[in-house]
Amino acid sequence: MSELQASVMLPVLDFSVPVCPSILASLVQACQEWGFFYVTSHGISKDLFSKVCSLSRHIFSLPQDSKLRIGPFSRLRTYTPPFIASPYFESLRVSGPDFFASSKSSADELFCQENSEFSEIMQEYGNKMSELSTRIIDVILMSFGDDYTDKFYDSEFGHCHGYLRLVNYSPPKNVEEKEVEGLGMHTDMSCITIVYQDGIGGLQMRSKEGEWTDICPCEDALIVNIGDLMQAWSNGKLRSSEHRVVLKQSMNRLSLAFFWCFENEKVIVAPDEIVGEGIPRIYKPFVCLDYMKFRESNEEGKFDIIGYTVKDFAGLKL
Ligand SMILES: O=C(O)CCC(=O)C(=O)O
Ligand SMILES: [Fe+2]
Repeated sequence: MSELQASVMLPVLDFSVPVCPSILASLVQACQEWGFFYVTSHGISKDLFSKVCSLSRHIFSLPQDSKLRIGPFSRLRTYTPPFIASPYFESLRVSGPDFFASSKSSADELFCQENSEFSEIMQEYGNKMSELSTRIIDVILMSFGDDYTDKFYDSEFGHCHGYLRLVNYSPPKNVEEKEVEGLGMHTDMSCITIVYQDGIGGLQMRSKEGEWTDICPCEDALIVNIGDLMQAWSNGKLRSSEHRVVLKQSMNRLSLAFFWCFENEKVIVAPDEIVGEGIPRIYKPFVCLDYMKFRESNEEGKFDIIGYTVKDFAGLKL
């Protein structure tokens, strides 16, 4: 595993080289210490990122009235306007597995004319991200043991699904403060999240010891966060990354976050082999959807802002 230039040296899963034991060992270490790593040679072209970004910028530049047609009080509820997650954050959700249908239903409300380009590009991006997620889960399972992919992939991760969140941050212009919080500290309610950020930067990760570090934008590298569902499924062996977005410049910032999740009805329980002999279980079994509802119904947990996490929901008092 090589290392990318960042404020601290962080590991990289490079798909152009065969996965070997030393790569797996540093991956585990990164997931325990930080809950995230970079992935390179992922097979997604720069051209596709730039098309997704330019279509997203176009959508976010539409008048607020148009965007609110798919806002929190609409039938679709795919658009989250500013002042919900933060004053500077707005997002659009595209759900899989049919990314085309999901983006088309939002586009039909947003645009007066037929606009199939957006749906076609979202379909391509969503499918590529789903495929990449399965490859990453495969490597994560390998890091637990040689035959763990065969043992657990189909039965545990075979029904995962993904959704995409396009995010636009518009920091205030000409203010005294040097930086503002674009998105508060939170953990993701996913197994893994794959994040693309544009060149502005601002994503920060918190180490186990509570230290914040800047995750600088790095061309060709995507960021993979471990989410709460994977933390519970691994009995805490993998740490759900605590992260936030800090806006340091008065320039708009765009990010694309792809969440890979268990099916709603799945009962999440760490397999015995993952827990290990003599190690206590730290979570009770829970239904995936019940956790999502718990987070959504708590003011502090709303919109992924940390407050209540999987530990509060299913943690066992040892
Ligand atoms: O904007 C980013 O870089 C990260 C977004 C994020 O963490 C999220 O949407 O959960
Ligand atoms: Fe996040």
